[in-house]
Amino acid sequence: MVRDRGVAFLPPFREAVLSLRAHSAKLVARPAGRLQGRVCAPGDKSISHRALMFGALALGETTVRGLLDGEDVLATAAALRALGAEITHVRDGGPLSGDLWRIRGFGVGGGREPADVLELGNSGTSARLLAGILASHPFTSIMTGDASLRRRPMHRVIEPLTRMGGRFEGREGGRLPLAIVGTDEMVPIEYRLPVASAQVKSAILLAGLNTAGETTVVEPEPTRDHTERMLRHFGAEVRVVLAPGELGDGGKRITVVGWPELLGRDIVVPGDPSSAAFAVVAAAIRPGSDVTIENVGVNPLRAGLYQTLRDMGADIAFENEREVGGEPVADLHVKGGVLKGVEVPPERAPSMIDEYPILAIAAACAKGTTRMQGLAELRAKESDRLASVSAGLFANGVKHEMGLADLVVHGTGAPPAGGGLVATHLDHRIAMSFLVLGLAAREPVAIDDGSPIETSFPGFAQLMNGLGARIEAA
Ligand SMILES: O=C(O)C1=C[C@@H](OP(=O)(O)O)[C@@H](O)[C@H](O)C1
Ligand SMILES: C=C(OP(=O)(O)O)C(=O)O
Repeated sequence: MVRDRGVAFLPPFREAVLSLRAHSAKLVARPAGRLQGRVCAPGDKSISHRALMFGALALGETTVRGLLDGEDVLATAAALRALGAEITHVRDGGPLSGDLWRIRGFGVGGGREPADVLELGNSGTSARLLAGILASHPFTSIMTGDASLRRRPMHRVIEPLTRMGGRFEGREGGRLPLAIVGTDEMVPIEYRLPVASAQVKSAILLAGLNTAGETTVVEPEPTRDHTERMLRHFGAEVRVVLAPGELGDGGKRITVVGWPELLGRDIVVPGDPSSAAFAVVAAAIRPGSDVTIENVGVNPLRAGLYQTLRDMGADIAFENEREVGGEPVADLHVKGGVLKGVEVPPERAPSMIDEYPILAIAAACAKGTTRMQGLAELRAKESDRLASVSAGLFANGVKHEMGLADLVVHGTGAPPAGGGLVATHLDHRIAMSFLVLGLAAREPVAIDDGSPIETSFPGFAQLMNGLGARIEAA
């Protein structure tokens, strides 16, 4: 399959695109023995987007170390440059946490009209969060993206941002390309999230920054709270009230006070638990493996997969627990063994929403049945992840059933057959998940297109091969 990347002609992407062209897109993972070693997870994608955005909305200089150097985050950087932020990447290979990034912000409400269409590649987080920034600036802008992003629903941010005063003109269902006619006279709202989505919550809070008064998001189910944590770090007043009676367990009211003076800060981005998940599952399903992934964010609102893997009997220790940049971090020490099937509680979904594809691989290698429910949101990701996972499992001889919002995988405890070719549909998590299956299956597993991996995990194959995997161009 040839990717419609939609990014090739834009200078900020040239480097990433050229590096992709160096590889054949089709990859294969061959059965591997036990995995061993110590590696570092790449920077957290969610936190990296936010570090750039808040740095752009702050006055003065923000420095960031540990930023994810993946295409999605580069798309955010390019869009913020187009709005007037100065963002520079100093390739000094900092000893502890990677290169330095410097951001000179334009301040809340201080962005300028972009001269061209904002090209956001494959990145839903860029599109949803930037919608909040753009709608609260008094100019017109247009966002577009690759074929995957152009299919994804934007109505979820358009609806609340329209209530605040923004205007939007998109394709059917509010899909990209999307024109945004913004205003600096937004009205504050109180908005109850109809879907558990940190992107929608963040878009509203970002718009609330350039809005007089108090903007409140009511969140019935807790979702990742990086926006709230980082907004406070930059000096905004953010109030979070737990409201269990009104909203069910974990419900919250989150209020941001408009027109704060955000000031440049120093940020260290921890490793991404959603990326670490691939190495963790690969080690957990290869008996005899002993792998440590250093510096992984273990914010409880992101750590649902690790709880689930432990329920399945995985031996995962959180070592050297500490705080990095206001987020809890640990080194994950994983020993391989035989997992067992479990029921995954549906209320755990928001804390592991991006991890279901790799959990399905763990389930395929486990002994017994794993039931995953409450997965409707998986259909709105880079691909319809329920359908992509089901097709991939089918191609590799794994018995399973898919419902509208659930997936039941029957593992036998023996290695799955493998031998399939998996369609990745521009979805990095599908690509990486099925490569992990190939390490544990009887026959190699191929994927049609490895290039989407660059969106969130540059260097994935090298890192996994360093642990003993056998991933190569097909
Ligand atoms: O806020 C974020 O950074 C993200 C939130 C989640 O999306 P939703 O808000 O759509 O659940 C997640 O799937 C995505 O990878 C990143
Ligand atoms: C859903 C994801 O990202 P985004 O929504 O930013 O495209 C993901 O990384 O799995």
